[in-house]
Amino acid sequence: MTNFTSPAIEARDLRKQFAGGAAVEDVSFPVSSGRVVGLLGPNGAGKTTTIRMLLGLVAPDSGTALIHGNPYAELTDPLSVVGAVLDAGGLHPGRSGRQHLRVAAAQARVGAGRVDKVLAEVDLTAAADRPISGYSLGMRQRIAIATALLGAPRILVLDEPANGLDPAGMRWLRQRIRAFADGGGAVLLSSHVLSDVSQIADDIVIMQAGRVVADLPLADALDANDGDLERFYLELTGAGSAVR
Ligand SMILES: Nc1ncnc2c1ncn2[C@@H]1O[C@H](COP(=O)(O)OP(=O)(O)OP(=O)(O)O)[C@@H](O)[C@H]1O
Repeated sequence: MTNFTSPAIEARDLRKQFAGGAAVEDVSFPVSSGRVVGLLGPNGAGKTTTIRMLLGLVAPDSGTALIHGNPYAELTDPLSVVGAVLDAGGLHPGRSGRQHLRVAAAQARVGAGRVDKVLAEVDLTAAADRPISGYSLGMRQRIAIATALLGAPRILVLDEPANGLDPAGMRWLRQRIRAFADGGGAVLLSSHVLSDVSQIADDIVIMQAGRVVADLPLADALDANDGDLERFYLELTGAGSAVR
């Protein structure tokens, strides 16, 4: 049963160890409806592993990953609850954007009528019948986001959605994410680029070496650091030790 009194997303004491060591340790944070939470941290900090646990793609060694109070795997119609963009590289280049979305809609048992709606939502109607091989990176990101929106979810989970976007693409993404959250949606997005997140997020969760080292409203982080978020971030994550 979907429990709307629980946070839209909640990581509780998540831990995951790989052969190389602990990737995620004691990670807890909520994402509430109406909020955009930026999951920040240098390469290898554990952001993707955390996101994959929240989406039921990686089993935690301990802890719980909850969507409205339930593990993702127990959602009866997960694609109508959570839309995820993990990697915009997995698109079939020979298909058009519309064909890709039709296949995804059929797989997700979503009515084909949603395809035109999500194409319009990501401003890709005009390019919908061109092959994806001719799409720019920004257009591929839009198709990935459109795919995530097919089930009309109220939660979006976006892993590095800004990767490779130009300033216009970034502005578009910011506006879409803001509108989604202002409409009551919950958004978790990860990035290793502070400036990407600082222009979108309401709250920031900073990870370093598998652990959460800060979890606070963005405005509080700015107030406490004379507006110098970069200094705060680098102090917490260790300047110059970005890659593990
Ligand atoms: N399937 C896996 N097998 C072994 N080690 C893994 C696996 N997935 C992640 N790791 C390791 O876990 C750690 C955390 O990786 P993760 O991808 O979660 O970090 P990240 O913060 O998302 O980094 P990036 O910003 O580079 O994507 C890294 O040391 C990584 O090498």
